[in-house]
Amino acid sequence: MRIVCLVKNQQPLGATIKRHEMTGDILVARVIHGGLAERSGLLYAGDKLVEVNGVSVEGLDPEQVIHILAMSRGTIMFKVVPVSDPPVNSQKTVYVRAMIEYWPQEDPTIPCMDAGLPFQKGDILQIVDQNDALWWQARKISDLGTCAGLIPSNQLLKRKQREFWWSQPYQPYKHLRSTIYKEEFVGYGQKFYIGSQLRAPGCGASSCAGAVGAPYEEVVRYQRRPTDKHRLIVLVGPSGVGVNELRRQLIELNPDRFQSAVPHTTRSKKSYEMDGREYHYVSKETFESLVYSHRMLEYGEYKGHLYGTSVDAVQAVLDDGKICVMDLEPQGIQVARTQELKPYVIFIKPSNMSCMKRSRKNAKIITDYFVDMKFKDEDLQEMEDLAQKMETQFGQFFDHVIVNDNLQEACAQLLSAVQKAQEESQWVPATWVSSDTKS
Ligand SMILES: Nc1ncnc2c1ncn2[C@@H]1O[C@H](COP(=O)(O)OP(=O)(O)OP(=O)(O)O)[C@@H](O)[C@H]1O
Repeated sequence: MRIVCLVKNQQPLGATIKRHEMTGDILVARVIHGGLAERSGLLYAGDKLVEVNGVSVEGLDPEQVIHILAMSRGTIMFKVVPVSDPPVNSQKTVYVRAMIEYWPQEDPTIPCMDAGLPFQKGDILQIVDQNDALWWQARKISDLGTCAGLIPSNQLLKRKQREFWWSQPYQPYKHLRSTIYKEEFVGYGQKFYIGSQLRAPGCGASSCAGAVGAPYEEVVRYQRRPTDKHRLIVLVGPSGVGVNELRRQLIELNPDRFQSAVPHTTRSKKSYEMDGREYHYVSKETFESLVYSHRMLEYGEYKGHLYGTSVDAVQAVLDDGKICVMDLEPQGIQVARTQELKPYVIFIKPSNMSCMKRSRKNAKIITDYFVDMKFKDEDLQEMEDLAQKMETQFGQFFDHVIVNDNLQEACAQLLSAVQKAQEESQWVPATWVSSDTKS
């Protein structure tokens, strides 16, 4: 028998209890990392509770024991029969990016709701205990000083995801960005754009909405060394928000440092064009083989011709020691997320309606049919709705978010974010980094 005295001091004890199904004994179910019980080093999962403040717990329900504890102030005395083999946590701490959101209050299956850790898509979590196959203990890296909370394990979430997925009616794939594939054409001293519908690259079952993906992605800190290639900068945003404008302005600031990749096309070369400057001109067969071998980051069709940006074209910019900046459909992010490109994804977001009405008063949009059309309220509303959908569906992939209200400010923020992405250490998927480049 062991006597344990803990001073509660307005903080939770940091332990959960359960009743043994066969014997009816009240046992310590788990001890939460960083909580009072764990810091005392005197209570372990599996310890049998005999008395609390002199009151025997024999025959009591766990709820009744909790009630006694809740009523207690100051020092609490436990009489326990120690577990014969206290668990040793020999696991190393793992960091993951949450690819889903989790709200313990909405999960009736969590063993202890108060001990749950809520998190959002994209949050980086420090997992400190994976002893239980179903419920892990974790902290948010933004809040490492607090005690850990319970999160569903990978295995449990995958099971839940599969059950949820199978219970959903089939939903055909929908485009979020009703955008056009843009071809920048310079002629007669005037710049204009030609548009075409973009098809989603590699939209097989695995990349489409609704498919079951890993709920957590293991991440590590990555510090780019001066000799390493630059990270690809990917800009994502709803159609018309200003992705192209910002990319153009960034490149204009320093064309020796920032560059776009030269796209491929199956259309024939015009007299004033040069292969490899405006486009790489290739046959339909070559283009399709690039698509089938997953070497196209994005592609689309316009007036019977294919246009797209290849991994190799991006690599060529990076090999040249420059920073490649490209815009992508959010569905294309997964294709770009490779060790070779290490993309840093920046989401360009519209501000609220009244600000957008003011800032876009003189701006022009390009649609499939019209060039230079003013933004209507419906366009701005659609942009806001799309931005929301993108954040909900793809927010876990965004490394940085910029609200594009004032163009100059947004451009300055973009420049600073791009510099940080290249020069400061960042969380990236563990699979992108060999152990010698972890920071
Ligand atoms: N902050 C801003 N303030 C005012 N006008 C802006 C701002 N950002 C972009 N614009 C203007 O809005 C219009 C649309 O921008 P842009 O072409 O970059 O959109 P986009 O996000 O690339 O969408 P799409 O691919 O559908 O063209 C352009 O005329 C651009 O100059």
